[in-house]
Amino acid sequence: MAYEYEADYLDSDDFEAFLEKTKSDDIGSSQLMSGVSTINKGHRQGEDEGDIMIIENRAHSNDRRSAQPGPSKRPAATQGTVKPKATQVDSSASISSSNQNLNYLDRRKDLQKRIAGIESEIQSYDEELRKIQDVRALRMREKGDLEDQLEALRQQNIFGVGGNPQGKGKQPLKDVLDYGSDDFQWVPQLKTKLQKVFGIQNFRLCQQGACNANVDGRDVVCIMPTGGGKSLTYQLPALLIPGCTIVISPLIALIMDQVHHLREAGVEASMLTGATSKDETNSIYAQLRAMADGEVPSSREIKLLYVTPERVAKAKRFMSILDKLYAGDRLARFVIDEAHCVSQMGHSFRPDYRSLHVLKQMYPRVPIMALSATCPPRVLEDVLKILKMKPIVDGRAAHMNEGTVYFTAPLYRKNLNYKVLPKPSSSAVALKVMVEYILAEHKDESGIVYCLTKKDTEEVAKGLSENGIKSGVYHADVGDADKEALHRRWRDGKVKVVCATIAFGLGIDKGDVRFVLHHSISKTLEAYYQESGRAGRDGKDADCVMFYRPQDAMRLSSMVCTDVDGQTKLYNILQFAQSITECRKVIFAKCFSHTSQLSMSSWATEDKDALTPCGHCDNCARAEREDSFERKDVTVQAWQLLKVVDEVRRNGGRVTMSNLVDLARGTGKATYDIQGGGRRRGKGKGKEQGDIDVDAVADGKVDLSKEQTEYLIIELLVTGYLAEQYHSTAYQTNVYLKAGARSVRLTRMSKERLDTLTVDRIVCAFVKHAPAKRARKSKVGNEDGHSEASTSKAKRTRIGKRKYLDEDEEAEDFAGPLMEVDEDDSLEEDIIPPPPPPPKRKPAARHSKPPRVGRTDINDNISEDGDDAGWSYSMRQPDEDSPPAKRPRHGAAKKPIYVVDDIVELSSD
Ligand SMILES: Nc1ncnc2c1ncn2[C@@H]1O[C@H](COP(=O)(O)OP(=O)(O)OP(=O)(O)O)[C@@H](O)[C@H]1O
Repeated sequence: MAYEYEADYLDSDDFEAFLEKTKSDDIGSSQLMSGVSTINKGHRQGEDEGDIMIIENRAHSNDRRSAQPGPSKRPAATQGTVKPKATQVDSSASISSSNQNLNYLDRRKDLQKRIAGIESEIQSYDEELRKIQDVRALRMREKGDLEDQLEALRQQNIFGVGGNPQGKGKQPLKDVLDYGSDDFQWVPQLKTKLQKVFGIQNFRLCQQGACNANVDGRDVVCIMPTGGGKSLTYQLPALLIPGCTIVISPLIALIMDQVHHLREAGVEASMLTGATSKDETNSIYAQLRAMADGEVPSSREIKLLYVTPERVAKAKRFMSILDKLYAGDRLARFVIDEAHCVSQMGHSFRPDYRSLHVLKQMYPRVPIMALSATCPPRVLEDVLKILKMKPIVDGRAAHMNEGTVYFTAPLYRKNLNYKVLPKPSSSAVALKVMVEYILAEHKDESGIVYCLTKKDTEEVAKGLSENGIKSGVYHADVGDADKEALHRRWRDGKVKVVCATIAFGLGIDKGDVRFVLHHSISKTLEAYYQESGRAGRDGKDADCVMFYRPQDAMRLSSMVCTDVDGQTKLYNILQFAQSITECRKVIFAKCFSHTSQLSMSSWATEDKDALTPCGHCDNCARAEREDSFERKDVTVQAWQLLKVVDEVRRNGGRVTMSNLVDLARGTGKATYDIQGGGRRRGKGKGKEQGDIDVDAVADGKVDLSKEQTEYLIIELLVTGYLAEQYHSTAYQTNVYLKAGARSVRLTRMSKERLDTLTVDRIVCAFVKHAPAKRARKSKVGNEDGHSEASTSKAKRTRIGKRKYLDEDEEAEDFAGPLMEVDEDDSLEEDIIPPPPPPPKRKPAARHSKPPRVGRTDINDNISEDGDDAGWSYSMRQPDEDSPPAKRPRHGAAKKPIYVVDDIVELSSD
């Protein structure tokens, strides 16, 4: 008997066994030692006995090999799960010391015996493999037959061809399916339910295709714009398919909203979230168990069950009910809303979404539908991979059985009118402008005002409420109950405007949102698209207005400076905000095709390609009037700004945007910070202020207004002439400006030589100075007291832009609101927006009470709605008895004293 010992691959158990064996076979360590001594002896004897010499040499080399450190020499088969049947000693084992006592013939016999044993073992494996292969081939044939039958069944039921389910029809079979067609037998049923349950007359975009593919049990991906109507694509088919559709959605607010709507429509819908009470949870589980056991008639089944991804990832109880439903054939479909969250490459990755890969693994028969508004190709690819879904096939020409059926709808929404308005630097005036805008354009209509900070939301909501626009606050610190209450009241029309941070909106479904205002620009153009897309979900016209001032860019820059691509994305939205000539749709299309690799065609419609202007955004309207803006060469002004930046750097200082504007324009007390160094360092160590002689440094002051200079600075920033540098303190990050990579192209020249410059000229588009004109007449409501949504259409053709300012505003700092003026509007109209109707009364005449604008104190006389308990104060509306608001002076109303034409757009070639 041979014993092998290779220290580097026997594990401790093997080693124990080995010792046991040596004991039982009575060859303990003494015998092993004697083996060694034999070797030694043999070595000596080898001089006369060749045979023994061979053994000695082999043993010796083996000993050396055994002693070598390194990877295990255990045969592969013993390392994996498959183990050889034979328990004999490993065939690759080396010669043991005890073996060395055997002579050549014995050893040969021993090896031959072992080889024969392994050969017979291999033969038995071959035999088993042959049997398995036979069974596999049989099952493959059966599968093929069943697939043929399935295809024939589809052909028969979908197209009325194919003859019989065995596929022996007389008519030719179709190869592909157009899910968007009416060919499917269930289409009449779908359309009936569409109208009866959802009150919707016609399908939109690719809804019918997605519904058909769902009923047909296919895996589906549907990319539709925000508000495009994605929910219907799974809610409607769920009513036709037996069993329960599980919807995985990221936000409790969204889930509540959906369940509420469905229940209102009489659909059996439930949710299992952290907000579901224990009793309700137990009752839902009991219902699901009964469904799984086949004890619930189809009409009383839970048709849609909403859960958060965390539940799929973490709740054992939930997973075990899924198992039961699956076993009982009651799992109809998984729907993954906001599916881009699955991918780390997506813009709002959620770690718990990753765990959704278990769905296909554990429930392979259950189809999956993935929904998203923005899912660029590489994100989509990642999502499919993670969810273990097959590659996509076009929903209009889909293979019968293979692939994930893909639908996409244009991202461009014709009913949204985009517009950027200048935002006054004073927050009180900015608020006033918004109040005026809402009262003039959207009085009594529902809207959202997106703000950058929680504080902003509260101030804006208070300001709006004080002016008769009933508003609520929604941000991360508002409690769940308050959020829900606000949402409910807003949906019911009791609250008109929600002032919110980005915490509000993911999937918020209110159809008649007529306007979305941005109090500050968003951090990215993608985010702006999403947020503004919450307007006009009912398909009627709605306005998306961004209030922009360049200073906000600096504020945002400090917030995104640590984000991946934060700065690049911010520059994209700045370009959007600064542009006054290019169609907003075209900017979206170009930007998205670049940043998200979304194909340009996503912005095309049946009648217009992506690069054809929409014809109804502010820039398209402006383009119709050649005299509404002018182009100006500002190469010299850009050179001056860059010279100032250079000089500040030479002095060891740093400039903020507003420093730079003041220094370059030579206004007031223009200074910059010198921090702990530089030629102008003072005696102490702390901060010192520096100034410059702008005539000496930049050959004079920049002859642009403050607003124009700020716009020009942003243009220089996004085009690389300027760059940002950040300085973080314990409390904040400050943003300073420095020379950018392109700066030297200009600054290396003298001012005189700039005239000879043929390349790199910098040209800005300025909104032309318009003669002062009074604000347009307020919109007159219809009999319901509501203005018609269709008025927005009329607005598309209005092109006059006017700006006004109260007398008491500091002229230089104010970029007045661009008020649209109907050409036939009376110039004599009072510019003061009409007052709000007194609350809890019949609407009063619009000019009876002027609004209070820009106040930031809480008015003690503001009453609280009975239902509002626990709400943010800004949910309050003005009390009838509250003191009348201060009416602006007559003169201010009559005489607009300041007009600014300070929007610039830069191009450099
Ligand atoms: N075919 C239709 N005709 C009219 N209205 C529709 C139609 N389909 C959906 N809607 C309405 O459009 C609104 C938006 O639908 P939905 O909530 O499904 O959008 P969404 O694509 O899920 O948007 P988001 O990405 O923001 O969640 C809803 O009020 C819905 O009732």
